[in-house]
Amino acid sequence: MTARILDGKATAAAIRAELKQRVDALREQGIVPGLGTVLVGDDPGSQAYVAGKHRDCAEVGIASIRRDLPATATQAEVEAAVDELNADPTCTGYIVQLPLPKGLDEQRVLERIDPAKDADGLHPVNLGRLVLMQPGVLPCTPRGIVELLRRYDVPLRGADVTIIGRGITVGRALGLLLTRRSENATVTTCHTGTKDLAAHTREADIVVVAAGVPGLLTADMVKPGAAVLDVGITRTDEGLVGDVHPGVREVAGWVAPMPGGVGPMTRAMLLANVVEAAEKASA
Ligand SMILES: Nc1nc(=O)c2c([nH]1)NC[C@@H]1CN(c3ccc(C(=O)N[C@@H](CCC(=O)O)C(=O)O)cc3)C=[N+]21
Repeated sequence: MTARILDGKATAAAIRAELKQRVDALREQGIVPGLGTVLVGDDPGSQAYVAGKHRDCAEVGIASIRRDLPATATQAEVEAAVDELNADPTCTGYIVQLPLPKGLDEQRVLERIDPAKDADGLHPVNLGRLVLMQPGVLPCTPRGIVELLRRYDVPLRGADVTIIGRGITVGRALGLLLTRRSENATVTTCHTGTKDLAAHTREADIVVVAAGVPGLLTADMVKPGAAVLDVGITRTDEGLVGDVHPGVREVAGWVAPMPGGVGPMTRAMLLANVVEAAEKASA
């Protein structure tokens, strides 16, 4: 048996089509959602991601606002770009592309974002709301993972979920999201200090791998029939590789591959956050 594919690319396209209808409805009220991006430096990966986000916006009818700063930009210059987008009424939501070049204080920049315009859901106020289980903007990758599982009817309530990685944008935020009453999963978060990783992954109904270690999750670590979602992206000379070894497909019941799984869902949820911010601002 080989795993069924959790097709994030096709699912994200369907979500964009749904969002386009909501954007059209807003436009009829005279409201145009606008996504802003702050990109600092010339990392090719970051440039490609930001370009992709603006392409997505064009498809859905969201206006784009770009602030591109050189790698030499100072903390004050980056913060000035943030202040501008906070004040710009055409910008309903925006992101600061991470990571910022060395020497810039990322946390101070993120804290300066207006929480109501935080399209990434990474502002401490929105992360705090997630901790408190209050409504707020949700981080894009965890939201995309839940949406992908829902649309494929992968059971989540009561499921045992093992997450590998405790990064704020994926692992830590996902654990908080999945343990809310509305999701009701039981979560184990593994990290570099975990004694026996395989012991935790083998018990799981769902394994989410966001460690950034190519091929980390191998077939022997997966319970037959489990859902496995690959969130790892490592650039190598042979191209992009995920954290899930190809052999896992022979054991798992479901696989969200890299590419074509969680990445496109992350982008779609960014659009959803921007549309929802515009809907809230108009209500
Ligand atoms: N403020 C901020 N917000 C982010 O959401 C953010 C960020 N900074 N910094 C970098 C990471 C990374 N990230 C990805 C999103 C989509 C794909 C994606 O769509 N990947 C494609 C393949 C991409 C390719 O081919 O290059 C896929 O998996 O199919 C990948 C990576 C968002 N990030």
